Amino acid sequence: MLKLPVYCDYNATTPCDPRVVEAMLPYFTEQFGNAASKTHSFGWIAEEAVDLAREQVARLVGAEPSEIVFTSGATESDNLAIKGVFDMYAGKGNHIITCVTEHKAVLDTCRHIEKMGGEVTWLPVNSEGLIDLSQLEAAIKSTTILISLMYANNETGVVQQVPEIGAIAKKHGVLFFSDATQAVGKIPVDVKRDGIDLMAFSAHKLYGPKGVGALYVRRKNPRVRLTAQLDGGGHERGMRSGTLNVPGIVGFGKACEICRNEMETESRRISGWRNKLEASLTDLPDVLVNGNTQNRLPNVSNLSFAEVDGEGLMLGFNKNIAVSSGSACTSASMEPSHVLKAMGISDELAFASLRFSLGRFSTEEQIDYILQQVKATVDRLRQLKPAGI
Ligand SMILES: Cc1ncc(COP(=O)(O)O)c(C=O)c1O
Ligand code: FES
Repeated sequence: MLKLPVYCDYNATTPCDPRVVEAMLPYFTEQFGNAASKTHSFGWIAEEAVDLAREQVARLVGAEPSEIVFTSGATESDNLAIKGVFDMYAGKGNHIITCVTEHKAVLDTCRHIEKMGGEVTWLPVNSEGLIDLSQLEAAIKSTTILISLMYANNETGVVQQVPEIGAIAKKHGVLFFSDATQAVGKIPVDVKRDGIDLMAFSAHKLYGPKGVGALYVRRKNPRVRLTAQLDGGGHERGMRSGTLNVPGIVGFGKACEICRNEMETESRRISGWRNKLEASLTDLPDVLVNGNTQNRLPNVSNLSFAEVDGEGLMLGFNKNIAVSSGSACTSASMEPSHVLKAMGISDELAFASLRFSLGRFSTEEQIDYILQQVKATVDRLRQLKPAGI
């Protein structure tokens, strides 16, 4: 029997993998030590667990363990990377390059930088959601200290040309920060291959717990320095003070290890179902895929249903299917998606768009159910709509 509602919003968050929960449990109770306590075994045991997790997290993204700074999630990592570079490199310049389709955690941090006297270039995207590399290179000037571009978009799944961006940044001696929250765990990410200097990601997008994330900070070629945004006991090499969330970090590490082992087969399975869902829904008249379909995460399909009221569509089946019209934190807003608008999609069509995002616990039975429900709702709504409107 199919259990309802069917979860189809894995880009908003993922359930914890039971293997992750199991790994975390002892660190809430028996092994409750503070990883910074150096004088007794409770502290040593916690520290050992954090060390292992740091290795597991680093390995998934091709980093060294000492290059991982644990944070409370990708929002904090985004803030630390951008504000930390802006403060540290003030003597070199005050110019940051980013893009209009970034996540709010980057957009709003860059707006804050503008208020603090920084200069921000907001790159546009084309109709497929990709930036223009020559436009990026042309935007670099002597005062540029940071390029901040996301790896994969949370709403459309579109993957930017990250290694090319890394090469441009290196050629001009500018640091490259990437918000890779949606990419890590879903596709192979390698900070060395990709030329990334700083990178944000989050446990709850890859079957780990909420409230824990990481910032990768390159230590060699070049050595990146950051001004801490949280001062205190000097944890995480002075970049992020605060007692470490040991159970959360242990879970994050375990989740990364599982992704590393299973990502390849998992993404093949999930993309097969995503393709089936997409092919079947785009068979309906006037259903369009948003974003480049070649460079895309394996689990996402963002679709516009022309001539259908988006809200009606969602209300039509949302009790039984958990999907969203875009990002989780803007899902309550009445504004059309800034990502779809930046791709030149009309307000009306942006309102009639849904993001389907599948994941580890999706099943073929669920896909069939989603297909049947969405098709029936679209048909019903289109019939309700008076002709010519
Ligand atoms: C691209 C991107 N960046 C940042 C975040 C924020 O992550 P967190 O919830 O860990 O703060 C998200 C989560 O939705 C995201 O998709
Ligand atoms: S925090 Fe993820 S969409 Fe907003």
